[in-house]
Amino acid sequence: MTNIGNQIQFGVYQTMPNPDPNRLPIAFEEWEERAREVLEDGPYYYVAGGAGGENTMKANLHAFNRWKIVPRMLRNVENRDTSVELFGKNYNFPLMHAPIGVQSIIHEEGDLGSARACAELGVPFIASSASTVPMEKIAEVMGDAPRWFQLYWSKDPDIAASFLRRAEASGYSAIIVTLDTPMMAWREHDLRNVYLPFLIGEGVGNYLTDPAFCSKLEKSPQEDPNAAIMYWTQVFGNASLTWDDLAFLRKHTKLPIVLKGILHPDDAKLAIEHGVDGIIVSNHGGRQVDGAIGALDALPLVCDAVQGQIPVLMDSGIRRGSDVIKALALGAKAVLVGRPCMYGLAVAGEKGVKAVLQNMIADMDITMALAGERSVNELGKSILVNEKF
Ligand SMILES: Cc1cc2nc3c(=O)[nH]c(=O)nc-3n(C[C@H](O)[C@H](O)[C@H](O)COP(=O)(O)O)c2cc1C
Ligand SMILES: O=C(O)C(=O)c1ccccc1
Repeated sequence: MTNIGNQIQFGVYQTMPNPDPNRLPIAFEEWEERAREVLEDGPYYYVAGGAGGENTMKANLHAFNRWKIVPRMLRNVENRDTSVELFGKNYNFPLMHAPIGVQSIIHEEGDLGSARACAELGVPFIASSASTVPMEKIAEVMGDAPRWFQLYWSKDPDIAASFLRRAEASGYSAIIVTLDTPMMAWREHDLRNVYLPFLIGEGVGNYLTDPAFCSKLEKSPQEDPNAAIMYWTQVFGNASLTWDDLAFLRKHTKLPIVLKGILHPDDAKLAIEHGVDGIIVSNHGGRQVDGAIGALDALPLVCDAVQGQIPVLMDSGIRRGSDVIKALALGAKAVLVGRPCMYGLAVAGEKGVKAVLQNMIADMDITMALAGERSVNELGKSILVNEKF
């Protein structure tokens, strides 16, 4: 067991009295501010914005604020354990890189920069269906490092099956099926900025290289890129799916299937009935249903329904170490980090993503210790109280 938090913290102080004048930000707020400076309006608001009036985006952060940690003392926290087991594999930290599409709009290193940063840290990278470079290229730069694939379940079953086949063949070890985005939400910033990255060829790398997708086109994507993108807009999502359709996924992959975007306890029960391997409590960072429940508010209700039968992960609002601790204490086995990684990518590419994740891990480890806890697997509600407003 290594106490990673203290190592990273001392690593910073050891640069005294001559700290690097170009050192990267530490606080989430400063990363976001710096990202705002380097990005144009279109890409910045695509990342930072949410659906409608952004009430759910606010609810996500508010929910974290309402829960308060009540630290315990004199509990020997000298040696700590941050590792978790998920779907039969061990991971060093209860943290994953959330699936994020169109990373090429944020930095030229795009998906590959993020994937490399994750590989260096052993943080699983969840490659989005909407990556700009194909999943095989991402796999190539990651070597043996852990990676999962996020499926946008296409209207065309041949494309969905082909994506599953390709993910399995290129070493992804779980399939994250995102259920909350069969279509893009009403996003007011993007409408005002008239900004939709796919229409300029970003985020369609998996599709344009896919044999099933290309077989449906009259001309190849090289010959007629516009027709290929127009076809993408028709087949990207599938609003007609029902619970019974999950059998299709089970038939086409041996990998663990994890449903992302669960908020209702009854849906968590349906997920278990349909034999999935895990769920992710998420409202997509407030980017889909404006007015939806804050993800952290949904988490304990979902965990009550699941009763430990399958692992529950969560995302939407994780900004610093104490957020990770709160989510784990409320029943999440691990969390996904979304926008913070994107601000790191915007500011400093691979180095930025690595710094954001490393700092969050350090902050999490130190906060756990100071709360009187030794293992991420032993966190529970006994160290939390909820402020009622
Ligand atoms: C720019 C952007 C693109 C995203 N693209 C995807 C995607 O392709 N697939 C997916 O499942 N979720 C996607 N998400 C949602 C994230 O996986 C995650 O649920 C969300 O970022 C969590 O909220 P937070 O970033 O506020 O913590 C995206 C989020 C952002 C900000
Ligand atoms: O923008 C998003 O939130 C998202 O999930 C998405 C959907 C399709 C392509 C790229 C990103």
